[in-house]
Amino acid sequence: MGLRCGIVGLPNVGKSTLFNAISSAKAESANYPFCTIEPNVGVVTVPDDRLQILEELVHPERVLPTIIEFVDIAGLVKGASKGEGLGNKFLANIREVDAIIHVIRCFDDPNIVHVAGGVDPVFDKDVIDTELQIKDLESVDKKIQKVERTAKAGDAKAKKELASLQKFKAHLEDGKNARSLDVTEEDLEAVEDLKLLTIKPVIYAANVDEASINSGNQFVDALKEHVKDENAEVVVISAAIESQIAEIEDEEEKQMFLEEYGLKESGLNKLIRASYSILNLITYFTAGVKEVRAWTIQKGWKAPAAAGVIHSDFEKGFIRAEVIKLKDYQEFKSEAKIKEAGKMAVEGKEYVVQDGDIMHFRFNV
Ligand SMILES: Nc1ncnc2c1ncn2[C@@H]1O[C@H](COP(=O)(O)OP(=O)(O)OP(=O)(O)O)[C@@H](O)[C@H]1O
Ligand SMILES: [Mg+2]
Repeated sequence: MGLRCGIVGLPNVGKSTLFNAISSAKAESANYPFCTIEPNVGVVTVPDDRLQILEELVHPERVLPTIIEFVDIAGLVKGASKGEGLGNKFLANIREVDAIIHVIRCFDDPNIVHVAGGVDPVFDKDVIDTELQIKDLESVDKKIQKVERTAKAGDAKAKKELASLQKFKAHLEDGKNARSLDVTEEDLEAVEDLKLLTIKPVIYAANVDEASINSGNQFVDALKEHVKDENAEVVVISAAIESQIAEIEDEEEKQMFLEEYGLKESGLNKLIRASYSILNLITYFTAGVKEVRAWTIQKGWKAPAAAGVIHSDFEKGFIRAEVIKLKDYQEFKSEAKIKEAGKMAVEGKEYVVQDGDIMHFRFNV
């Protein structure tokens, strides 16, 4: 159910350093009921100040934040699409993620070997992109071959599908990522089953040295300029700083450490926020004495779909939702008082859940 982000990038750019920092941050989430996690998957809880506000108001037995999984996908080198390195296995790993975090080396250190000779973020990015595009092109070509037969036999639906597939093919052959193609609903449907790699939303994580974390550097500038038409997020982080942050357990100490660097929040938090934003995600809450809990949904989801994140029965048997706004909870302090003040809305199947809503679902199975 949780959101999954895959960390990709050329060798030696700082993926594992970042991943290890992320993984040790998971200590905070010790009371979360996790399923079994593979060694290259790190789980972190999504920080949300609103959970604390609710905790103080409701005094629940436990508080459960939402989680994000980060997957360390090593081994992407030039030629990966041809099975070079550990190519295919890792490409398969990328297929299963919701978003890609593309780590790009933006630090200069003569002691750390760069696979292609010098630090060149634009070149690096294009190497990875090309490998992913080649793989996507293979998937699209395979499907074209299948659909062509049916289309030639005169099937109207297949003809449309073929046109959509060819649009993607031309775009990929042009050296572009599928995500930048201007598409219709039909186009998207035609490639849905292919799980294209370059259609997934991407965050570029510009990995800088400690000294450049605030000022940036020429590498970050070059990268930003290069991707400016992609509508993608560039997050400046320093894996080196992140691994130090991860070692600090005390919250106050952590805050002091960040302040020393002039930072408002950790790079991990920046990545989490960026992931929510590119995936169009929002959070709603359930608040009871047993449990206060955050749930992740997509912006625009109606109440029954949002309820389905908790349990499929909630969606199937959905009757109505009682909705409280956080600011009303803060003002009136208890559910009874909120009701008295007429601030609890009763909403039906068409209600579009808003970020921060406190929901109570009525259902019938
Ligand atoms: N922001 C940074 N500033 C300075 N050095 C860094 C930074 N990030 C990572 N490094 C250093 O770069 C080296 C390579 O990092 P790391 O092992 O994390 O790369 P990787 O991308 O996981 O490589 P591989 O693909 O080979 O697994 C390490 O020595 C690490 O300490
Ligand atoms: Mg590594």
